[in-house]
Amino acid sequence: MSVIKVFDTTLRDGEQSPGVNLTKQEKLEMAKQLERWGVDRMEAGFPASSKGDFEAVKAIAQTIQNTSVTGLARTRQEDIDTAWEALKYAEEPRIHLFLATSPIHMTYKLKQTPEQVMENAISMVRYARSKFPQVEWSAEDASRSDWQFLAQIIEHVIDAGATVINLPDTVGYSTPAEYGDLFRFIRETVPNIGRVELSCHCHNDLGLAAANAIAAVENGATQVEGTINGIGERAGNASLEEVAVALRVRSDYYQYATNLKLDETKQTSDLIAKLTGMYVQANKAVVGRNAFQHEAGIHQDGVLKNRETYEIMTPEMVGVKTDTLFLGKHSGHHAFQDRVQELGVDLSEEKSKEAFAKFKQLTDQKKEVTDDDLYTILMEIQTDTSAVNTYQLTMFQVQYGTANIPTATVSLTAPDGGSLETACTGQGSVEALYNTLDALIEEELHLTDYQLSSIGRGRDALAESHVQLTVNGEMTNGRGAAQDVLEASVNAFLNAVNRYIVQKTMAKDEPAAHK
Ligand SMILES: CC(=O)SCCNC(=O)CCNC(=O)[C@H](O)C(C)(C)COP(=O)(O)OP(=O)(O)OC[C@H]1O[C@@H](n2cnc3c(N)ncnc32)[C@H](O)[C@@H]1OP(=O)(O)O
Ligand SMILES: CC(C)C(=O)C(=O)O
Repeated sequence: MSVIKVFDTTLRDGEQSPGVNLTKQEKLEMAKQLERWGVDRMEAGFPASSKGDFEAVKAIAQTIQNTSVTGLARTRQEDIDTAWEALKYAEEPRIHLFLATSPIHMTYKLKQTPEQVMENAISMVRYARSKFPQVEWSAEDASRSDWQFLAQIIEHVIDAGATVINLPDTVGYSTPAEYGDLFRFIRETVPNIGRVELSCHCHNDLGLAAANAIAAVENGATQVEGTINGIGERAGNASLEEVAVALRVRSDYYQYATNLKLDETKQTSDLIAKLTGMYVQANKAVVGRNAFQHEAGIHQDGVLKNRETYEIMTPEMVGVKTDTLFLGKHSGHHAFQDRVQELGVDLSEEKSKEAFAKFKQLTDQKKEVTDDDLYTILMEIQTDTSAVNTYQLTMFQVQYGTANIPTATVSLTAPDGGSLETACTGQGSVEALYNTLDALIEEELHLTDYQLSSIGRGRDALAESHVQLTVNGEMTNGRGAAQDVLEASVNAFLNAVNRYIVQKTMAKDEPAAHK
């Protein structure tokens, strides 16, 4: 059995999902979960792209011990220098350089000849190698590149010091047979290819990303790149959980394994969904709510007689819990701590006390506190914004009836400690509330997305709201949970504004290491 390295890019390509914008603290939390999941490499961000991403990559490089941390960079000296400033703290500093090699990208985007691209790739890989012990080079849009040119540039880039070569299917255009052929061709044509690891990076525009990744592995790829839940640019990346579980379940056919701790898969999937508001569809392979449910009578009959009639893997294998302790009004510290630990959330003593108090409060409103409820509490506490002065809700009230105009009154405490109060109308209750918040908050706000969902089932389920706003032209997201949908909606709106304020304040306070 050969072990295939898993390169997770949830925090870089995954964060390129439209509407996703994680804070440093959220990225760090996710990085710790990725480490627990057992990914071999994690791409923590693109340090030169913004001060916020620089600080997040640096914090992850300083914290993560058991996974190699990397960051993306263009083949530009300033990008490489910035990446080094963030990644030099990592156990084994690693950089991921990319440069497009397809005719369409070279001609129209880079406006460079193939010769210029070759020279740029070679000189920047050499420069990166003078700093980093591990240098991955990606031929962006490899699957639409000329194979002979690709083979030549790869040979030179290896001579310049690259340690990993990646052949991305950047626009998700390839098919499994064709992508597999590309890997075989490169393995057979490039004379020095044996000196490096060979990686695949697949996008899901045609729904073929996981299949393409496995085809690459069958044809010589030793590393698979992807994200949890398949999030990423456009239709996303290969879902790492799908690739890893396919290799495990079909180990009778494939002779490849990964180092992933598959029973951490569901936690990893849930955490990114909570942090980004990108929930997976119910029928998503491996991590969807329906992945282990049987609806039809004939299926249920079969499962009752022998689970394997309709189940090719167990829920336990991927960490879907079926027999957890009931958490409710009568639960104490021990059961609570035990479940927090199982959920993999690391809380300081102070935050743990705060979480327990919130848990107890919730048990007054709900009979059973589910893992989803608990996650919501823990994430609110873990990523809380109280270190900086922000807007705090004092009270709100909504008048709604089918015969009158919805009107909301809201009182807030402003970041400077002052009290604010006003009332506005809207087409509905949420709009009235949001118009009122907009009138009270000083920043220039535009609501671009609003989602409301129920956490868990039953009449006492919590409501969770996700919003996306632009604040002074910059995109930010917020989430909020409460028993009541209007309160959840207000919390999400304020959370988005406060996340913006916190990010701005922290960026001002942090030393200017990023250029
Ligand atoms: C396939 C991928 O997913 S690649 C990763 C994509 N991720 C991102 O772009 C997210 C982060 N990006 C950003 O924040 C910004 O694009 C930045 C900070 C990197 C650059 O911003 P800007 O300087 O304003 O440039 P902008 O994004 O408009 O254009 C990109 C420039 O980089 C050049 N470029 C693109 N790829 C590369 C590369 N691999 N190496 C060198 N230059 C490159 C483009 O040709 C263009 O150059 P030009 O300004 O001379 O025409
Ligand atoms: C930077 C590269 C690997 C990329 O994300 C792509 O080509 O899709």
